[in-house]
Amino acid sequence: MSGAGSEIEIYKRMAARRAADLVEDGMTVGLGTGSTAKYMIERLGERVAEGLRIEAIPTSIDSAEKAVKAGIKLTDFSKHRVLDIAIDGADEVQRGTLHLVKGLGGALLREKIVAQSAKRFVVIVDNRKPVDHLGERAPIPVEVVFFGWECTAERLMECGAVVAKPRMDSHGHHYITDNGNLILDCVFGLIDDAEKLQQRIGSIVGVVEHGMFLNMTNEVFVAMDHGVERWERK
Ligand SMILES: O=C(CO)[C@H](O)[C@H](O)COP(=O)(O)O
Repeated sequence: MSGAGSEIEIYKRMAARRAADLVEDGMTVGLGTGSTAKYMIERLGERVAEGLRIEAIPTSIDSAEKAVKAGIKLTDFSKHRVLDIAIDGADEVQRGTLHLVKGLGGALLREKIVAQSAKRFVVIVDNRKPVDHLGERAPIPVEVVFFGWECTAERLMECGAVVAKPRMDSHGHHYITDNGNLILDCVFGLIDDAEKLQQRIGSIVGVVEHGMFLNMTNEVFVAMDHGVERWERK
């Protein structure tokens, strides 16, 4: 199967709808980015059409457009410093810790700002995303400023990356984030000490943010063949 009816798409939709149904009247909601978050935005749009009143902060221009199309009222951090809930997808979820890798969709910086501003950060994934070690199925995306990116890539290699290459778009140009920066997709192999790695990456001049989300997730909805499991951080 392929397209919207494929098994994976059904799983994404199942997880997304479960999380969207946590949202209550009057809440401010962080809207994630990606093909799973899309279903959450759709479901919230259905609920808004039924009378749910919410205000939302999107994590990307793409999600803002989807939210407006779905009839969801947008707001911003000038009006709300704290969100009641944020719901987002992920590229990896580490079993037990619920540490994440995010950013294959390019929105990691805004996603992290929104996640850290939320009282409750809920992650929605299909059964391909759980891992034992970060770095198992995805590179670590690192958002960097354009100036001197070649030097920043070398510093990332000194931190243990075996690959630190700029993401390209479908036209063969550098992929540019909504914030006007580049993404370096970094392969570190299986990551044993994510806390230490995050400290080292965070200290590199030129790095804006990285895609490891450590100690941020409150719960995860994982869709699989027997239904949707709800995991809480231990
Ligand atoms: O971090 C992200 C975007 O920056 C996405 O949440 C992540 O890439 C998962 O996307 P998808 O649900 O399409 O697999």
